[in-house]
Amino acid sequence: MPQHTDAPTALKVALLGGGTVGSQTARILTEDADILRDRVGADLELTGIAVRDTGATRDWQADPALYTTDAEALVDGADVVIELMGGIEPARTLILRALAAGTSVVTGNKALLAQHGEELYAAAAATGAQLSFEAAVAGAIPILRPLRDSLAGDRVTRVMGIANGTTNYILDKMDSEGAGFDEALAEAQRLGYAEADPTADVEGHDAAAKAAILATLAFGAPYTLDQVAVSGITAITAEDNEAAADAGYVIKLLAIAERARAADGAEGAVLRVHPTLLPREHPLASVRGAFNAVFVEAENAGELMFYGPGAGGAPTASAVMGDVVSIAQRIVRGGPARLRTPVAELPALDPAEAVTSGLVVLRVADEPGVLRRVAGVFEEQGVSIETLRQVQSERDDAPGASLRLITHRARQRDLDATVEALAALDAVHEVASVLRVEGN
Ligand SMILES: NC(=O)C1=CN([C@@H]2O[C@H](COP(=O)(O)OP(=O)(O)OC[C@H]3O[C@@H](n4cnc5c(N)ncnc54)[C@H](O)[C@@H]3O)[C@@H](O)[C@H]2O)C=CC1
Ligand SMILES: N[C@@H](CC=O)C(=O)O
Ligand code: NA
Repeated sequence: MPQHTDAPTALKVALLGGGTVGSQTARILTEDADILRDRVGADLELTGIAVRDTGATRDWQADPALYTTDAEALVDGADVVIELMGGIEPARTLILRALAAGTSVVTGNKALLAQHGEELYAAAAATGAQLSFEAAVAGAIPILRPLRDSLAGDRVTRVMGIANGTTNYILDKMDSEGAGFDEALAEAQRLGYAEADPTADVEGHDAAAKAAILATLAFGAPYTLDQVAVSGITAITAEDNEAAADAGYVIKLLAIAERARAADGAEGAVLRVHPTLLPREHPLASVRGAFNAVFVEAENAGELMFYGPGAGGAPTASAVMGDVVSIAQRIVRGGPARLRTPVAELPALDPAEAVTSGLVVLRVADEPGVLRRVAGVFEEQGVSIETLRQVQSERDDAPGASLRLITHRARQRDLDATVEALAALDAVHEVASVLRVEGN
């Protein structure tokens, strides 16, 4: 594409946030300035880094004169704004301020996009500014652009991914090294994978925000965090891991967005995040540490898998810089912003419409007739059992047995009703776990 005759020779880049990802973004802008100039056709000039504390120690230290607490002034003077502060405010107001002025924005803030995406997309569309957020989902992995652009001629039916590095790191450490939950989480925080408040990671909310963003790009309607059914990994026990391994599965926290049909025939999208049993040979089962992988099913393409580092400063900064270069090239070389407008509205369905298999672990009395009564409940609810294993308790304080049942695929509401009816049986002392199974 030819360069404008009045093309700028330098673009002012404002960086909001100088933490794990912001520091690495500042490093790339500084150390790779020559390469970036070649690719863009103009200098990318880092004009400042907005932070809370200008004197804090950082992973990578920029020129001390660049740090400021005046984020608004930085935004007002910029050609491109990079938001890596996290949280809802002041990130939302600052991004809206930039977009209203026609300034394009790059952000990695999935929490904000999943709650206020519609407002932000509209603000960008109103002035023709671009809002890019490849870093917000699955770190360095290019997944949003493929969904939005490469698959624009296909019909995506399902997106299923390991989309949170922290929880995958924790589950992997617990499964392969027998590490404790707290120890594994502390290590994930030290390595820069976790959110400022890691509750968002371990309770599944970060993955849920990503599920909403993935669905928005895959299905063309703006989904929000509150439409995602969420459960995190804090309740996973050593016995769950043992039961899963025993049956040939591993437990992974999956974010799933799929086209589905409700019992009444209505078509929509079901969005959910939960710990999931995956057969050991499933491609997602071998994703280790803080790596992420997103499995996409499309009508014509078939099955695609995108794999790579899902969290951490440098990998995420790579995705940020990809968006920055692309925006900067467009400013320098001209050409319209390519915006994909939603095509067909696919309403969010009640997540109870999801169809999955389940692992149910029951603590039961070790007496005749228990199996028959348990099986009777499954039959009454129309949920069929695929495998059943009985394990004797070795604990004197909790005598009896555990029943580990894996069901055939059934509607979530029927699985829920089954579990409720099982809990009401006298012979069932406790419903110890209920986990979903995918890919079997
Ligand atoms: N760490 C990771 O692996 C990934 C993070 N992200 C997202 O990137 C964003 C940044 O994450 P991290 O770099 O890990 O966070 P961080 O907590 O390490 O850094 C946040 C930075 O923003 C600044 N900041 C926060 N609130 C501010 C305010 N009110 N005024 C001025 N400065 C403020 C802080 O001083 C700090 O420099 C978040 O939205 C996060 O969800 C996305 C993908 C991966
Ligand atoms: N906390 C997130 C960071 C990347 O999005 C994660 O662990 O995946
Ligand atoms: Na990405």
